[in-house]
Amino acid sequence: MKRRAPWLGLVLGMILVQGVVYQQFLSITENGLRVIFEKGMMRELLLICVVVFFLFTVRGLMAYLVPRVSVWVSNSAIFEIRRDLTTHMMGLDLAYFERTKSGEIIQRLVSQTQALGHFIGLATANAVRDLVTLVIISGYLIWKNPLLFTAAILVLPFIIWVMNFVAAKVKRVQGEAETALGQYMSGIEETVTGMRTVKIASQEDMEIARLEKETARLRDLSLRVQRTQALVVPSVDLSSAFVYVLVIGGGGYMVLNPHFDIDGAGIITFLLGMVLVSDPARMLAQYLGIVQTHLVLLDRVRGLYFETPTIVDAPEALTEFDTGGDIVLDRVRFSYSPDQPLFDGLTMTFRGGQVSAIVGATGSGKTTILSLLSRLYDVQDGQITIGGTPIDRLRVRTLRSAFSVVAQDIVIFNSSIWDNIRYVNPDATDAQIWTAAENAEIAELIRARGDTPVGPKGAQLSGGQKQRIAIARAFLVNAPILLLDEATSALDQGTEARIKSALTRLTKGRTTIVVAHRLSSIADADTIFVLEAGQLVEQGGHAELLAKSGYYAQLYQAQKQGDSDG
Ligand SMILES: Nc1ncnc2c1ncn2[C@@H]1O[C@H](COP(=O)(O)OP(=O)(O)OP(=O)(O)O)[C@@H](O)[C@H]1O
Repeated sequence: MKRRAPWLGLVLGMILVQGVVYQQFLSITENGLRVIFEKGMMRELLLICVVVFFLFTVRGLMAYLVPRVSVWVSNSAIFEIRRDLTTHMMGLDLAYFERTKSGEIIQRLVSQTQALGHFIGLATANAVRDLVTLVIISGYLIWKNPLLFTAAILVLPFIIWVMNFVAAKVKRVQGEAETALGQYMSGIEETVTGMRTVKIASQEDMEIARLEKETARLRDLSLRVQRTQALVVPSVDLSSAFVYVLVIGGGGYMVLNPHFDIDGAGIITFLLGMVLVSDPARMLAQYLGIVQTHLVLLDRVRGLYFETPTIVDAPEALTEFDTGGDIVLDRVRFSYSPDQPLFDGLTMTFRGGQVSAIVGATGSGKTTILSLLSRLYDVQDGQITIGGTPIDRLRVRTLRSAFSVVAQDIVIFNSSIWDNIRYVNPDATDAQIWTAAENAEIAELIRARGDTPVGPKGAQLSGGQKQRIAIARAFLVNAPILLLDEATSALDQGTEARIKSALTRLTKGRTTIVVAHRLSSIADADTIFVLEAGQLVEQGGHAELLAKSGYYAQLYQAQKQGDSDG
């Protein structure tokens, strides 16, 4: 509202004109009635008709212009809220997205923003118009007949009481309804994206029942909101009836009684005035009802603004560092939640320019180490340095651009394979993209599929094809540090062997950290780190670790046994 103040001021000005037009209409009508009652001049009556027509033309023009400006204010407000929210959201920590349902975020950006924008521009402009009409006409009526007006507004305290009662109730139920809508949206998203699992497990009925339950809850809640809001209009209507009876009865008495200086024309105009204010009064009452609903929305949308990222650039953050140096974890303490500690003083060194591998049972923390290196999460104690520079002293962008990553959970967008590869480096030339695609053995598929989108989340691709896209991305980024998290696990042995030779070329001279379950695939790493439940239990070369006959040797033997059994 503050940003659009001049435009809102213009709207207000036009609204004032509308209010004045109404007041003038009343005053001229009163004169007109007198001309009729007192058999005045025909010419005077004609003039009055022309002026009334003119007044309504002015009002019509304003009625056209006010919504035009306010709809524009509305839409630009929606645009700005969405733009600011998106920018803010992009800066939030990964952890925020892991604990927030996507439905809630979608709801904030889509429906709540829309409703707020509409409220700021349109609803508020209308409310101001109603208020202005109410004030001007009431002022005029008070000036004409204070006694009658005071009698007429006797019911006001009752109306205010109803409004407060309804508003409090609406706000409560609306809050519940918004939460329920967010849950419903998340539910739909989960069902749709998990459709493969739903179908294989034949859980369609369960999903239908689950979504139906949430829809029913939404229905009940919106009925409750409506039920409460519905009280407003009838209460105002009833009060208006009371007012009319008072004006006709009391006003009539005043005309008949010679003590009062008021004639029939005065009473008719007074009544007309009361009719003119009754609509704005009713709309204003409705507006007060929806103010509460929108305050709830405002709370929700602002809630996203109040989320502050913790992983941000330090003051005077560095934009350069020795990307080829050793990567050192020094007494790192980290846990995703306080009740489940993961690393408690983990210390390890990945030698610059060498290939290191991390192995260990599932859940031992291998992926988490890679996430900590690129500051997807911050360590809770201890520190991580690269080439001697603590990573939290670097600009987050500088740090992250030092990594080429093939992650375990590969994110594929619903565009062509080509665009999916280019995503990580939009400035890359066609030749660079082809080279990356050839190295990752995905070029054939690009030729076969052309520009066809690969489906939401790459649903029309096999696991191995997605993995090859991810590897092509790593080739294209070409950053000094390479993180490979189960990069080749979904490939057949022939393809894996071909990609491995390309990957070996890629790792030349770069610090590389590989996470793999298949121990045979990391046997040639310079150093192998063996993790067990967040603790480093062994480290060394493959032969050295085998000779130790420890945990690694056991794992290796078990896998070899499994392979030969298979
Ligand atoms: N985003 C997260 N929020 C909360 N807990 C998490 C999160 N990611 C992982 N964890 C937990 O942290 C522990 C380590 O997970 P991590 O993914 O690092 O293991 P991993 O060794 O890479 O396992 P895998 O071999 O199965 O990939 C696990 O117990 C896991 O449940």
